[in-house]
Amino acid sequence: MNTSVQNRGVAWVVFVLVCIALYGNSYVYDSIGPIADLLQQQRGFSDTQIGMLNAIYNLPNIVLILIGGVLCDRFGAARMTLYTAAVCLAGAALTAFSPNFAGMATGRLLYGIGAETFNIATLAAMTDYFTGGSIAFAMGLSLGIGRLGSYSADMSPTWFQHAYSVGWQPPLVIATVIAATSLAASLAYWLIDRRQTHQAAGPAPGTARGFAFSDLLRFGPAYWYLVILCVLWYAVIFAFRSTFSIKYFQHVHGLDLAAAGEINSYVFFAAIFATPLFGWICDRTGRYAPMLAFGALLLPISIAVMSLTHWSLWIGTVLIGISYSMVPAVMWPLSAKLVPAARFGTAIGLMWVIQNGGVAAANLVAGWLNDRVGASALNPAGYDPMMLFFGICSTLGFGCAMMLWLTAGRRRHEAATHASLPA
Ligand SMILES: NCCCC[C@H](N)C(=O)NCC(=O)O
Repeated sequence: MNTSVQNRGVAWVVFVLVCIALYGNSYVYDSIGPIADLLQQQRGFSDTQIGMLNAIYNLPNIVLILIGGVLCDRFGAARMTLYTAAVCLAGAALTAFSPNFAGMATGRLLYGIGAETFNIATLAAMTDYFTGGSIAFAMGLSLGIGRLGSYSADMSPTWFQHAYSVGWQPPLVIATVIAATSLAASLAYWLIDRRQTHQAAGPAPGTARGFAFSDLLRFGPAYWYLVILCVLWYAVIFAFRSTFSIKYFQHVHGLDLAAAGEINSYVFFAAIFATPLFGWICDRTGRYAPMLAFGALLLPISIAVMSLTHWSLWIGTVLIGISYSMVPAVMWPLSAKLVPAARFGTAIGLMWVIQNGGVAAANLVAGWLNDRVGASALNPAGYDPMMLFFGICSTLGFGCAMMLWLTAGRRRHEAATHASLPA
């Protein structure tokens, strides 16, 4: 859909629908963490299997997300949002109603195939309907609404206490109903977009510049620092916060399921408001690299605080919450500034290919480390290797953010003769 021809009201209706769809998608993504302990108790799943249920989301996307980006260009954001939301619903239902691990894993695989391309399609929807001054705000706000979905999933043991007292399955059925809502919102968005496209006669999907492998080799060093930071930082955030943190809080810090889910949820809750706020500040000040380095630094600090001290869990939670809000708020607008606009889709696709590989590996390595040492409520020290692993990854990620910052002066100098680049 071409933005220049529609009224702001339609843009905001589309924004609300896309946000509802994003909310549901994030809820389903984070629906495994709160039932991890129940899966172990009631179905005898190992930590490796639980890690696999999230890792398998990422595995197909190590390849497919590049194709997904190309398909979004080819068929348009609205159609791809609708198609992928339908795939996600099928995956969520299969996960909830499967009698065994293989079926559940297949459901998560299907969900993963749909969800990452869905995320690119929703980003593309924002760029379709919001140009110029409001794009960063719209993107930050939509990321924030996605975090609301994650927050709701973490709060679900409190909100849907009865479902959790029955067992592992009812929470996943609730996730399936929410995925159906996401599909309904995607359908409404597609219908509106189709009408707008007919009225505006904007550029037809499929006219976008084609994908060329040589594009991948032309990104500068700053882009690659950002890619490595993206991989390491998201690997820790997703493997820890979305897979193992609730169980870790239960077993190491002695919280019950509801309290562990609640404290985890505040990270997402803070991000709902803080992500658009940090994006706004970043836009105003233009201090991308220092903000990114600061946000990246808070992650290893929070891991160290949680694993090496007896300080309140709130301290680690607040630190990780700031990191979780600040890094994405800066990373996506910064990536748009580091690569030419015509190759932005390719750049994000490539970043997410590598990110998905890193997140899958981190989930598997963390689960394997826990199983190998027999981490449990009776052996809380068994979680130490996992936390050391997360500490190392997040520290290396911070190193990349520092490299980005340290080379910012050179980029500024080069930018003086070419286009404007951020500090
Ligand atoms: N909904 C959770 C998975 C999203 C993964 C996606 N590749 C991504 O990085 N999105 C940006 C973000 O900050 O969530």
